[in-house]
Amino acid sequence: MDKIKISAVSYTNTKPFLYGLQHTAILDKIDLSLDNPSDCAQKLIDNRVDIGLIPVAATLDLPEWHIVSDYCIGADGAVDSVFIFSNCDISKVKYLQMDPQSRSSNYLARVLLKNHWGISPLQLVNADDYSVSKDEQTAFVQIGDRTFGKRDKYPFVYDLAEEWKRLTGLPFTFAAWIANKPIPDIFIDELNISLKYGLDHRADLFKELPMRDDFDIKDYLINKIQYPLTEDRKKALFLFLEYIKALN
Ligand SMILES: C=C(O[C@@H]1C=C(C(=O)O)C=C[C@H]1O)C(=O)O
Repeated sequence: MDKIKISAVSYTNTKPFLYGLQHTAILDKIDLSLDNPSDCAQKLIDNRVDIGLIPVAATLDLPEWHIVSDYCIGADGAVDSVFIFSNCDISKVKYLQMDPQSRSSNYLARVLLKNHWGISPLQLVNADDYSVSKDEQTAFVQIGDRTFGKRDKYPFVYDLAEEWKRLTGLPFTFAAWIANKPIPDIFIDELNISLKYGLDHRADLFKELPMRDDFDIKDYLINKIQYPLTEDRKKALFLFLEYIKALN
């Protein structure tokens, strides 16, 4: 059988999943690449992979998609790695720079701007001065490891999963294991077992993962990132897609 091609997120939040994939027999059956979330999505859209841990917002660009796992990258309230960093209060932001590595959180920011804060700053994509603009009223969306330790560096910091919970009362799903074609059940079962193995062995993962003084990686991978794709998180996923479709 041909190997199943998989693209997974290259951030720390995916390390428990990788630990599972790399320490179980599924490893011989897959061709695994690690990419930033936007590239994971593009590879699945271009059919360069069969399965991706992709930003859920990107499902809107797929003619066919199937959720192939009981696990995801989610949160329930603050996630601690998806922010708008700003020098002024959100109500005064004039320009919002989007994160080139994100798809879900850029859309989540847009959904919140419209439905939660009721503001419409100009959205900047691929800004030359992304994340380093000195302009007082230019803020930026940022996700993943690049946000670690930045929380205290800006006067106004908004955790987007926390704001989503304020808006909807729901948890949030950033990324899910999605296939662009039907995948045999037997492989899906093996994938779930493998991912669960990684989650169950987070204590072993921590022994090989570099820790940081400015960010609590253990708390992040045990409490902040919520991995099970629960009914509530599925509900949030589909509600989020509806909010995206209603933008503009
Ligand atoms: C919580 C996170 O979730 C992520 C956010 C994503 C996005 O915004 O498109 C995609 C994948 C996840 O890695 C994070 O990266 O910090």
